[in-house]
Amino acid sequence: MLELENITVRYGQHRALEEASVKVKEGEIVVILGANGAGKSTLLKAASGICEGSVSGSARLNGTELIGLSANKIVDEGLALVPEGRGVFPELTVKENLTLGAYSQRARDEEKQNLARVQELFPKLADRASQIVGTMSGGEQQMVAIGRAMMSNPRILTLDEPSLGLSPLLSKELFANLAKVRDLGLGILLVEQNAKQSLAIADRGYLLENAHVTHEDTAQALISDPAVQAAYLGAASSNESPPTASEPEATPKLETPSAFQVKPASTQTMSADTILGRSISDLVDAADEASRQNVLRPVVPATNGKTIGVPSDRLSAALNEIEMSAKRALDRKSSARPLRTSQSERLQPQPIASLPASDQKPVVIEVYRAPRVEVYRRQPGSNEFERD
Ligand SMILES: Nc1ncnc2c1ncn2[C@@H]1O[C@H](COP(=O)(O)OP(=O)(O)OP(=O)(O)O)[C@@H](O)[C@H]1O
Repeated sequence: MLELENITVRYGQHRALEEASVKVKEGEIVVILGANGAGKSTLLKAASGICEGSVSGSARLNGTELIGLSANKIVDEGLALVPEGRGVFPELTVKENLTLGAYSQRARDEEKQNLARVQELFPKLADRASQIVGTMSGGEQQMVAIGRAMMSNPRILTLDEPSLGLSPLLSKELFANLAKVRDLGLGILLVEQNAKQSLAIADRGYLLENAHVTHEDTAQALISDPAVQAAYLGAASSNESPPTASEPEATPKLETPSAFQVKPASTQTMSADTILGRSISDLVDAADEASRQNVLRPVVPATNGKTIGVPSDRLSAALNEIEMSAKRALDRKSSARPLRTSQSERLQPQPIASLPASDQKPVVIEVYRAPRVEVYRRQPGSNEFERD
Protein backbone atom coordinates (compact mmCIF):
# COMPACT_ATOMS: atom_id res chain seq x y z
CA MET A 1 0.00 0.00 0.00
CA LEU A 2 1.15 3.56 -0.75
CA GLU A 3 0.55 5.87 2.21
CA LEU A 4 1.19 9.57 1.64
CA GLU A 5 0.89 11.32 4.98
CA ASN A 6 0.97 15.04 5.69
CA ILE A 7 2.96 15.81 2.56
CA THR A 8 3.88 19.49 2.48
CA VAL A 9 5.75 21.02 -0.46
CA ARG A 10 7.14 24.52 -0.78
CA TYR A 11 8.64 26.11 -3.85
CA GLY A 12 10.52 28.96 -2.20
CA GLN A 13 7.84 30.99 -0.41
CA HIS A 14 5.02 29.31 -2.29
CA ARG A 15 3.18 26.50 -0.50
CA ALA A 16 2.06 24.14 -3.24
CA LEU A 17 0.86 21.40 -0.90
CA GLU A 18 -0.20 21.49 2.75
CA GLU A 19 -0.29 18.31 4.81
CA ALA A 20 -1.86 16.21 2.06
CA SER A 21 -2.66 12.60 2.97
CA VAL A 22 -3.66 9.99 0.38
CA LYS A 23 -3.70 6.19 0.43
CA VAL A 24 -3.68 3.72 -2.45
CA LYS A 25 -4.00 -0.02 -2.01
CA GLU A 26 -2.84 -2.55 -4.57
CA GLY A 27 -5.73 -3.52 -6.82
CA GLU A 28 -7.55 -0.18 -6.59
CA ILE A 29 -7.75 2.98 -8.66
CA VAL A 30 -7.66 6.24 -6.73
CA VAL A 31 -8.24 9.50 -8.55
CA ILE A 32 -7.19 12.98 -7.42
CA LEU A 33 -9.36 15.76 -8.77
CA GLY A 34 -8.53 19.42 -8.50
CA ALA A 35 -8.35 22.66 -10.38
CA ASN A 36 -5.24 23.84 -12.21
CA GLY A 37 -2.47 24.68 -9.79
CA ALA A 38 -4.10 22.86 -6.86
CA GLY A 39 -0.96 20.79 -6.30
CA LYS A 40 -1.86 17.46 -7.94
CA SER A 41 1.34 17.02 -9.98
CA THR A 42 3.36 18.20 -7.02
CA LEU A 43 1.94 15.37 -4.90
CA LEU A 44 2.90 12.74 -7.50
CA LYS A 45 6.36 14.27 -7.97
CA ALA A 46 6.95 14.41 -4.20
CA ALA A 47 6.12 10.71 -3.87
CA SER A 48 8.37 9.84 -6.85
CA GLY A 49 11.42 11.78 -5.64
CA ILE A 50 11.46 14.25 -8.53
CA CYS A 51 9.93 17.30 -6.87
CA GLU A 52 11.95 20.52 -7.29
CA GLY A 53 10.47 21.99 -4.09
CA SER A 54 11.24 21.20 -0.46
CA VAL A 55 9.22 18.19 0.65
CA SER A 56 8.25 17.15 4.15
CA GLY A 57 5.92 14.49 5.48
CA SER A 58 5.93 10.78 4.88
CA ALA A 59 5.42 8.56 1.82
CA ARG A 60 5.55 4.86 2.66
CA LEU A 61 5.32 2.03 0.19
CA ASN A 62 4.57 -1.22 1.97
CA GLY A 63 6.21 0.28 5.04
CA THR A 64 9.37 1.64 3.34
CA GLU A 65 9.85 5.40 3.66
CA LEU A 66 10.32 6.96 0.22
CA ILE A 67 10.93 10.60 1.14
CA GLY A 68 14.65 11.18 0.96
CA LEU A 69 15.28 8.29 -1.46
CA SER A 70 16.52 8.96 -4.99
CA ALA A 71 14.04 8.66 -7.86
CA ASN A 72 15.77 5.46 -9.05
CA LYS A 73 15.56 3.89 -5.63
CA ILE A 74 11.86 4.74 -5.44
CA VAL A 75 11.28 2.94 -8.76
CA ASP A 76 13.23 0.00 -7.31
CA GLU A 77 10.84 0.00 -4.36
CA GLY A 78 7.90 -0.38 -6.74
CA LEU A 79 6.47 3.09 -7.42
CA ALA A 80 6.34 4.15 -11.09
CA LEU A 81 5.28 7.50 -12.52
CA VAL A 82 3.86 8.22 -15.97
CA PRO A 83 4.52 11.96 -16.06
CA GLU A 84 2.36 14.60 -17.71
CA GLY A 85 3.39 14.74 -21.36
CA ARG A 86 4.15 10.98 -21.27
CA GLY A 87 7.95 11.08 -21.02
CA VAL A 88 8.57 8.60 -23.84
CA PHE A 89 11.65 8.70 -26.07
CA PRO A 90 10.09 9.68 -29.41
CA GLU A 91 13.14 8.87 -31.50
CA LEU A 92 13.39 5.29 -30.19
CA THR A 93 11.27 2.28 -31.13
CA VAL A 94 8.43 0.90 -29.03
CA LYS A 95 10.58 -2.08 -27.99
CA GLU A 96 13.50 0.18 -27.02
CA ASN A 97 11.20 2.38 -24.94
CA LEU A 98 9.79 -0.64 -23.15
CA THR A 99 13.22 -2.12 -22.53
CA LEU A 100 14.42 1.17 -21.05
CA GLY A 101 11.58 0.95 -18.56
CA ALA A 102 13.13 -2.18 -17.11
CA TYR A 103 16.27 -0.49 -15.81
CA SER A 104 15.45 -0.91 -12.13
CA GLN A 105 16.96 -3.78 -10.17
CA ARG A 106 13.56 -5.22 -9.29
CA ALA A 107 12.58 -5.23 -12.98
CA ARG A 108 15.73 -6.62 -14.61
CA ASP A 109 15.28 -10.18 -13.35
CA GLU A 110 11.71 -10.32 -14.61
CA GLU A 111 12.10 -8.34 -17.82
CA LYS A 112 10.83 -11.11 -20.08
CA GLN A 113 7.72 -11.80 -18.02
CA ASN A 114 6.99 -8.09 -17.69
CA LEU A 115 7.36 -7.56 -21.43
CA ALA A 116 4.99 -10.46 -22.09
CA ARG A 117 2.49 -8.98 -19.59
CA VAL A 118 2.66 -5.53 -21.19
CA GLN A 119 2.29 -6.94 -24.70
CA GLU A 120 -0.64 -9.08 -23.63
CA LEU A 121 -2.30 -6.02 -22.13
CA PHE A 122 -1.53 -3.83 -25.13
CA PRO A 123 -1.26 -6.17 -28.16
CA LYS A 124 -0.63 -3.16 -30.37
CA LEU A 125 2.73 -2.66 -28.67
CA ALA A 126 3.76 -6.17 -29.78
CA ASP A 127 2.54 -5.57 -33.35
CA ARG A 128 4.35 -2.23 -33.52
CA ALA A 129 7.52 -3.24 -31.63
CA SER A 130 9.85 -1.71 -34.21
CA GLN A 131 7.84 1.47 -34.90
CA ILE A 132 9.51 4.77 -33.94
CA VAL A 133 7.39 6.11 -31.08
CA GLY A 134 7.39 9.68 -32.40
CA THR A 135 5.43 8.49 -35.44
CA MET A 136 2.61 7.02 -33.32
CA SER A 137 -0.71 8.63 -32.45
CA GLY A 138 -1.17 10.36 -29.08
CA GLY A 139 -3.17 7.43 -27.72
CA GLU A 140 -0.60 4.90 -28.88
CA GLN A 141 2.21 6.94 -27.33
CA GLN A 142 0.27 7.02 -24.06
CA MET A 143 0.06 3.23 -24.26
CA VAL A 144 3.87 3.09 -24.68
CA ALA A 145 4.28 5.39 -21.66
CA ILE A 146 2.09 3.18 -19.47
CA GLY A 147 3.77 0.04 -20.84
CA ARG A 148 7.20 1.52 -20.10
CA ALA A 149 6.21 2.34 -16.51
CA MET A 150 4.82 -1.19 -16.10
CA MET A 151 8.16 -2.62 -17.26
CA SER A 152 9.61 -1.45 -13.95
CA ASN A 153 7.34 -4.05 -12.33
CA PRO A 154 5.63 -1.54 -10.04
CA ARG A 155 3.28 -2.22 -7.17
CA ILE A 156 1.74 1.22 -7.58
CA LEU A 157 1.49 3.12 -10.85
CA THR A 158 0.98 6.89 -10.69
CA LEU A 159 -0.18 8.82 -13.73
CA ASP A 160 -0.29 12.56 -14.25
CA GLU A 161 -3.16 13.57 -16.52
CA PRO A 162 -2.80 10.67 -18.96
CA SER A 163 -5.85 11.71 -21.00
CA LEU A 164 -4.50 15.20 -21.71
CA GLY A 165 -4.63 15.90 -25.44
CA LEU A 166 -6.42 12.66 -26.32
CA SER A 167 -9.65 12.63 -28.32
CA PRO A 168 -12.77 11.40 -26.48
CA LEU A 169 -12.48 7.98 -28.10
CA LEU A 170 -8.80 7.56 -27.25
CA SER A 171 -9.48 8.70 -23.68
CA LYS A 172 -12.16 6.07 -23.40
CA GLU A 173 -9.71 3.41 -24.56
CA LEU A 174 -7.07 4.71 -22.14
CA PHE A 175 -9.38 4.51 -19.12
CA ALA A 176 -10.52 1.02 -20.11
CA ASN A 177 -6.82 0.02 -20.25
CA LEU A 178 -6.18 1.48 -16.80
CA ALA A 179 -9.03 -0.62 -15.44
CA LYS A 180 -7.29 -3.68 -16.95
CA VAL A 181 -4.01 -2.70 -15.26
CA ARG A 182 -5.86 -2.47 -11.93
CA ASP A 183 -7.32 -5.90 -12.55
CA LEU A 184 -3.75 -7.27 -12.75
CA GLY A 185 -3.43 -6.28 -9.08
CA LEU A 186 -1.54 -2.99 -9.40
CA GLY A 187 -2.60 0.07 -7.45
CA ILE A 188 -3.20 3.17 -9.56
CA LEU A 189 -3.00 6.76 -8.38
CA LEU A 190 -4.41 8.94 -11.09
CA VAL A 191 -4.36 12.72 -11.38
CA GLU A 192 -7.01 13.78 -13.85
CA GLN A 193 -8.94 16.74 -15.20
CA ASN A 194 -11.32 14.34 -16.90
CA ALA A 195 -13.38 13.77 -13.77
CA LYS A 196 -16.18 11.99 -15.53
CA GLN A 197 -14.19 9.23 -17.16
CA SER A 198 -11.71 8.82 -14.32
CA LEU A 199 -14.40 8.53 -11.63
CA ALA A 200 -16.20 5.99 -13.82
CA ILE A 201 -13.27 3.53 -13.43
CA ALA A 202 -12.04 4.62 -9.98
CA ASP A 203 -12.69 2.96 -6.63
CA ARG A 204 -12.01 6.04 -4.52
CA GLY A 205 -11.14 9.68 -4.98
CA TYR A 206 -9.77 12.77 -3.27
CA LEU A 207 -10.43 16.44 -3.94
CA LEU A 208 -7.40 18.69 -3.79
CA GLU A 209 -8.15 22.40 -3.55
CA ASN A 210 -5.62 25.17 -3.06
CA ALA A 211 -2.93 22.80 -1.79
CA HIS A 212 -5.25 21.00 0.67
CA VAL A 213 -7.02 17.67 0.49
CA THR A 214 -10.56 18.80 1.21
CA HIS A 215 -12.57 15.64 0.67
CA GLU A 216 -12.16 11.90 0.31
CA ASP A 217 -14.79 9.33 -0.62
CA THR A 218 -15.71 6.36 -2.77
CA ALA A 219 -15.93 7.12 -6.47
CA GLN A 220 -19.67 6.40 -6.44
CA ALA A 221 -20.26 8.84 -3.57
CA LEU A 222 -18.21 11.52 -5.32
CA ILE A 223 -20.18 11.05 -8.53
CA SER A 224 -23.43 11.54 -6.62
CA ASP A 225 -22.17 14.52 -4.62
CA PRO A 226 -23.88 17.69 -5.96
CA ALA A 227 -20.81 19.83 -5.14
CA VAL A 228 -18.54 17.48 -7.11
CA GLN A 229 -21.05 17.40 -9.94
CA ALA A 230 -21.13 21.18 -10.10
CA ALA A 231 -17.36 21.67 -9.84
CA TYR A 232 -16.00 18.73 -11.82
CA LEU A 233 -18.75 16.97 -13.74
CA GLY A 234 -20.34 19.98 -15.36
CA ALA A 235 -23.74 19.16 -13.87
CA ALA A 236 -24.82 22.80 -13.83
CA SER A 237 -24.20 23.27 -17.52
CA SER A 238 -25.42 20.00 -18.91
CA ASN A 239 -28.45 17.77 -18.69
CA GLU A 240 -26.33 14.63 -18.98
CA SER A 241 -26.62 12.33 -16.02
CA PRO A 242 -23.33 11.66 -14.24
CA PRO A 243 -21.53 8.35 -14.92
CA THR A 244 -21.80 5.33 -12.69
CA ALA A 245 -18.66 4.12 -10.91
CA SER A 246 -17.02 1.02 -12.40
CA GLU A 247 -19.25 1.20 -15.47
CA PRO A 248 -17.31 2.37 -18.51
CA GLU A 249 -18.91 5.42 -20.06
CA ALA A 250 -21.07 5.00 -23.14
CA THR A 251 -19.39 5.77 -26.44
CA PRO A 252 -19.22 9.57 -26.75
CA LYS A 253 -21.45 10.94 -29.47
CA LEU A 254 -18.82 13.45 -30.59
CA GLU A 255 -16.24 11.38 -32.45
CA THR A 256 -14.28 14.18 -34.10
CA PRO A 257 -11.16 14.94 -32.10
CA SER A 258 -11.13 18.60 -31.12
CA ALA A 259 -8.22 20.74 -32.33
CA PHE A 260 -7.40 21.66 -28.77
CA GLN A 261 -8.82 21.43 -25.28
CA VAL A 262 -9.35 24.16 -22.79
CA LYS A 263 -9.40 22.93 -19.23
CA PRO A 264 -12.20 24.02 -16.95
CA ALA A 265 -11.47 27.20 -15.09
CA SER A 266 -10.67 26.88 -11.43
CA THR A 267 -13.46 27.61 -9.01
CA GLN A 268 -10.75 28.68 -6.60
CA THR A 269 -8.95 31.17 -8.79
CA MET A 270 -6.67 33.52 -6.86
CA SER A 271 -6.26 37.05 -8.05
CA ALA A 272 -2.80 38.22 -9.14
CA ASP A 273 -3.04 40.85 -6.40
CA THR A 274 -3.40 38.15 -3.76
CA ILE A 275 -0.43 36.23 -5.13
CA LEU A 276 1.78 39.32 -5.33
CA GLY A 277 0.62 40.59 -1.95
CA ARG A 278 0.11 44.00 -3.47
CA SER A 279 -2.20 45.37 -6.12
CA ILE A 280 -0.95 45.53 -9.71
CA SER A 281 -1.76 49.26 -9.94
CA ASP A 282 0.24 49.79 -6.77
CA LEU A 283 3.19 48.03 -8.37
CA VAL A 284 2.85 50.07 -11.53
CA ASP A 285 2.81 53.29 -9.47
CA ALA A 286 5.87 52.11 -7.56
CA ALA A 287 7.69 51.30 -10.81
CA ASP A 288 6.73 54.68 -12.22
CA GLU A 289 8.08 56.51 -9.23
CA ALA A 290 11.21 54.34 -9.09
CA SER A 291 11.97 54.94 -12.74
CA ARG A 292 11.55 58.70 -12.19
CA GLN A 293 14.00 58.59 -9.29
CA ASN A 294 16.06 55.88 -11.07
CA VAL A 295 16.82 54.07 -7.83
CA LEU A 296 16.58 50.50 -6.65
CA ARG A 297 13.69 50.23 -4.24
CA PRO A 298 11.85 47.37 -2.60
CA VAL A 299 8.44 46.98 -4.14
CA VAL A 300 7.22 43.44 -3.47
CA PRO A 301 6.48 42.55 0.15
CA ALA A 302 7.28 38.89 0.85
CA THR A 303 4.97 36.74 2.94
CA ASN A 304 7.46 36.75 5.84
CA GLY A 305 6.97 40.50 6.29
CA LYS A 306 10.33 41.39 4.72
CA THR A 307 10.53 43.02 1.33
CA ILE A 308 12.13 41.75 -1.84
CA GLY A 309 14.05 44.34 -3.86
CA VAL A 310 13.09 44.48 -7.52
CA PRO A 311 15.43 46.53 -9.70
CA SER A 312 13.31 49.46 -10.88
CA ASP A 313 14.70 49.29 -14.44
CA ARG A 314 13.73 45.61 -14.79
CA LEU A 315 10.25 46.15 -13.44
CA SER A 316 9.57 49.21 -15.55
CA ALA A 317 11.02 47.46 -18.60
CA ALA A 318 8.60 44.58 -18.01
CA LEU A 319 5.68 46.94 -17.49
CA ASN A 320 6.63 48.90 -20.61
CA GLU A 321 6.66 45.68 -22.55
CA ILE A 322 3.19 44.79 -21.22
CA GLU A 323 1.93 48.25 -22.13
CA MET A 324 3.40 48.06 -25.65
CA SER A 325 1.86 44.62 -26.18
CA ALA A 326 -1.52 45.95 -25.06
CA LYS A 327 -1.18 48.90 -27.45
CA ARG A 328 -0.20 46.63 -30.33
CA ALA A 329 -3.20 44.43 -29.58
CA LEU A 330 -5.49 47.49 -29.53
CA ASP A 331 -4.03 48.75 -32.82
CA ARG A 332 -4.61 45.37 -34.42
CA LYS A 333 -8.17 45.35 -33.16
CA SER A 334 -8.96 48.82 -34.50
CA SER A 335 -7.61 47.96 -37.97
CA ALA A 336 -9.38 44.58 -38.02
CA ARG A 337 -12.02 43.62 -40.57
CA PRO A 338 -15.69 44.17 -39.68
CA LEU A 339 -17.08 41.34 -37.58
CA ARG A 340 -18.67 38.51 -39.49
CA THR A 341 -22.06 37.62 -38.22
CA SER A 342 -23.12 34.22 -39.50
CA GLN A 343 -22.59 31.29 -37.13
CA SER A 344 -21.06 29.07 -39.80
CA GLU A 345 -18.59 31.78 -40.80
CA ARG A 346 -17.55 32.27 -37.21
CA LEU A 347 -16.85 28.55 -36.85
CA GLN A 348 -14.74 28.34 -40.03
CA PRO A 349 -11.02 29.05 -39.55
CA GLN A 350 -10.11 31.92 -41.87
CA PRO A 351 -7.51 30.85 -44.46
CA ILE A 352 -4.50 33.09 -43.88
CA ALA A 353 -3.87 33.59 -47.61
CA SER A 354 -7.18 35.44 -47.98
CA LEU A 355 -6.49 37.95 -45.23
CA PRO A 356 -5.37 41.52 -45.90
CA ALA A 357 -1.58 42.06 -46.01
CA SER A 358 -1.58 43.61 -42.52
CA ASP A 359 -2.93 40.33 -41.11
CA GLN A 360 -0.43 38.03 -42.86
CA LYS A 361 0.99 36.65 -39.62
CA PRO A 362 0.48 33.19 -38.15
CA VAL A 363 -2.59 33.22 -35.96
CA VAL A 364 -1.75 32.57 -32.33
CA ILE A 365 -4.47 31.46 -29.96
CA GLU A 366 -3.42 31.48 -26.36
CA VAL A 367 -5.28 29.03 -24.20
CA TYR A 368 -4.94 29.88 -20.54
CA ARG A 369 -4.60 26.93 -18.26
CA ALA A 370 -3.42 28.68 -15.15
CA PRO A 371 -0.72 28.88 -14.04
CA ARG A 372 0.78 28.02 -17.42
CA VAL A 373 0.07 29.42 -20.85
CA GLU A 374 -0.26 27.09 -23.79
CA VAL A 375 0.24 28.59 -27.21
CA TYR A 376 -1.41 27.10 -30.27
CA ARG A 377 -0.25 28.19 -33.70
CA ARG A 378 -1.95 27.87 -37.03
CA GLN A 379 0.46 28.07 -39.94
CA PRO A 380 -0.45 30.14 -43.01
CA GLY A 381 -2.81 28.19 -45.25
CA SER A 382 -3.43 25.46 -42.70
CA ASN A 383 -6.57 24.81 -40.69
CA GLU A 384 -4.73 22.73 -38.10
CA PHE A 385 -3.52 24.11 -34.79
CA GLU A 386 -0.19 22.91 -33.42
CA ARG A 387 0.79 23.22 -29.79
CA ASP A 388 4.16 24.93 -29.24
N1 LIG B 1 9.05 23.91 -10.06
C1 LIG B 1 8.21 24.80 -9.55
N2 LIG B 1 8.64 25.98 -9.08
C2 LIG B 1 7.81 26.89 -8.54
N3 LIG B 1 6.47 26.70 -8.42
C3 LIG B 1 5.97 25.56 -8.90
C4 LIG B 1 6.80 24.55 -9.48
N4 LIG B 1 6.02 23.50 -9.85
C5 LIG B 1 4.76 23.86 -9.52
N5 LIG B 1 4.73 25.08 -8.94
C6 LIG B 1 3.55 25.78 -8.42
O1 LIG B 1 2.93 24.94 -7.46
C7 LIG B 1 1.51 24.99 -7.59
C8 LIG B 1 0.98 23.60 -7.83
O2 LIG B 1 1.44 23.17 -9.10
P1 LIG B 1 1.05 21.73 -9.68
O3 LIG B 1 1.75 21.58 -10.99
O4 LIG B 1 1.30 20.71 -8.65
O5 LIG B 1 -0.52 21.91 -9.89
P2 LIG B 1 -1.56 20.95 -10.58
O6 LIG B 1 -2.70 20.79 -9.65
O7 LIG B 1 -0.88 19.71 -11.06
O8 LIG B 1 -2.00 21.85 -11.82
P3 LIG B 1 -2.28 21.45 -13.35
O9 LIG B 1 -3.59 20.75 -13.37
O10 LIG B 1 -2.35 22.80 -14.00
O11 LIG B 1 -1.12 20.61 -13.85
C9 LIG B 1 1.24 25.95 -8.74
O12 LIG B 1 0.94 27.21 -8.19
C10 LIG B 1 2.54 25.99 -9.50
O13 LIG B 1 2.74 27.23 -10.13
